[in-house]
Amino acid sequence: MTQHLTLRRPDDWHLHLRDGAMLAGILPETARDFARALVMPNLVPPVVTGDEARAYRDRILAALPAGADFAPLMTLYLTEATDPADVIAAHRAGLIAAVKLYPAGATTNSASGVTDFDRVRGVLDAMAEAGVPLCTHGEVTDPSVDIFDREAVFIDRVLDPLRRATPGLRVIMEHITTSDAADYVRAHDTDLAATITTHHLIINRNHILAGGIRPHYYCLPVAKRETHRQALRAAATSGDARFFLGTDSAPHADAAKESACGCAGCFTATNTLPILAHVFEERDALPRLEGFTSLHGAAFYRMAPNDARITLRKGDTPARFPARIDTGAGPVTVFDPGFPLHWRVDATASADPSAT
Ligand SMILES: NC(=O)N[C@@H](CC(=O)O)C(=O)O
Ligand SMILES: [Zn+2]
Ligand SMILES: [Zn+2]
Repeated sequence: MTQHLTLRRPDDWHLHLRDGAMLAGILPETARDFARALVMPNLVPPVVTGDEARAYRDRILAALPAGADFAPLMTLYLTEATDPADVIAAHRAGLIAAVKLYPAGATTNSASGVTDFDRVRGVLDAMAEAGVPLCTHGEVTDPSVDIFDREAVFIDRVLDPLRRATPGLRVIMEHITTSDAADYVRAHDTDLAATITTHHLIINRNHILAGGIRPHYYCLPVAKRETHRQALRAAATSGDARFFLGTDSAPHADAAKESACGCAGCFTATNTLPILAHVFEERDALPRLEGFTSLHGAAFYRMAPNDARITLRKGDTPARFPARIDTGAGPVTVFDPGFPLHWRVDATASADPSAT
């Protein structure tokens, strides 16, 4: 018997769309299943000003397939030179939904990020007052800190002091990978939330390193040990509204991943919803999937949930997904969960709730 599940159309609260030929190649993968996505600003050069966010948004809209039901939500890349007035004006104008903090050097294209947190105090204070959320890439960059500890140390050394110094600042801990992060969110019930990626619910660090090095499982923050993956699964499927989906789908051309110095990022846009349905079903939590994909994030960002619906169907035979997406910037390998997926998004479902 086929099972099906109808959800409000999901949102992706952490997505990399890149630019140019890569953008054109991978945007349909997200626009097919998602109504909105919070688009990360780590282009080269980064999206720093309101004007740059507007221009990037226009390039995304121009790259959308005809008839797509998708809206990009823009972010600004916080630098030590960011002008608080520009941030607040861009937020008031509805141009940006959040500001992104990258510690300098923490991840892909983060060289313009923050080194001295005192230098962004004015921006953070203005954001707290205006209710502009701050998204954080939560890893310290201190080379003496072990890479598997960088998220937990970030919470102690950076995030907690920053939140204490800026009362009222609304913070999203992006792509959390540890039980420490999930516990920190649970311990602070206002103005704090976390996104969880698809791939961190599937892989632990063994998947990257045991039996050969798997560059397509390498991302930042790097996947941690199994106990942390279990903590993330528990948080994502708990129904707690402070946890929601941010895929961090981060395309790199295969040549840049399969290299002596491979780029960080897993590309999950193509099969995220079938993978999530599998995980939630495994944990007897399918009724909570819609909260994670379609309700909690919108509520935190103070936006209405989407009216349109999508239907997921579980078939007797595994669904087929492309192994890679060909783009004008080279092929991009789609994340392989390592097991067959029986769930698929029903392409024929009506987007109009009144028609069902
Ligand atoms: N997550 C990743 O491994 N990579 C992201 C950057 C990021 O989100 O840290 C990218 O832009 O490729
Ligand atoms: Zn990041
Ligand atoms: Zn990311």
